Amino acid sequence: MFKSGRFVADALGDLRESQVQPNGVDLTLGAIYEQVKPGRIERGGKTVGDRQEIEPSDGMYHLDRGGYIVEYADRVVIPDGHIGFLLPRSSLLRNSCMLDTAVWDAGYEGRGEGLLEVHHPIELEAGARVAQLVLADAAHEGTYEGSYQGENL
Ligand SMILES: O=c1ccn([C@H]2C[C@H](O)[C@@H](COP(=O)(O)OP(=O)(O)OP(=O)(O)O)O2)c(=O)[nH]1
Repeated sequence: MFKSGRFVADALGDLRESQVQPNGVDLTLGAIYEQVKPGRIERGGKTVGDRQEIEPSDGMYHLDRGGYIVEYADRVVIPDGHIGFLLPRSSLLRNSCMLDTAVWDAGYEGRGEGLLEVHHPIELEAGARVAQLVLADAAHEGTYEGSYQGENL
C-alpha cells in the first residue's frame, strides 16, 4: 500500500507545507551539474564521472537541450518497511523534459540525484518543485548501506 503525503512528509521532516501532496511530497531543485568525464560501471563496483556545477543566473537556470545531473535540495529518509519511488512533476513532461529516477531503498538517507533530460530548452528556478516522492510498504532484507548513504548532507 502506498502511504499518504502526510506520512511521507513526517518521515522526511523539514519541508514546506506547499511540498506536501495528497499521495507524496514534492522534492525541489538543489543544484544542477553537467557531466564532463566518463563514469564506469563494473561487475564489482562503479565510479561516477566528474561533473561541473551549472550556476543559475538570478536564481534561474536556463537549460539547453541535453542531459543534466540534478541534486534535490531536500533530505530524503526512507523508513524501514518501505520503498520509495520518485516521479517527475508532470509540468516537466508538458515542457518536453523528463526526470529519470531509480529505486530509493529502505534505510537510505541523503540528498539524492537524478537525470534531467531536456528535449526543449527550459527555465527552472532554484528551489522549484520538480519531482514527487511516494512511499510504499515493502518487505526487505537489510537496509541500504551503499556508497551513496549520507550523500550531500
Ligand atoms: O533516482 C534516484 C533513486 C535512488 N537514489 C538514491 C536512493 C537509493 O537508495 C540510492 C542508491 O540507489 P541504487 O541502489 O539504485 O544505486 P546503485 O548504483 O545500485 O548503488 P549502490 O551500489 O550503492 O546500491 O540512491 C537517488 O539518489 N536517485
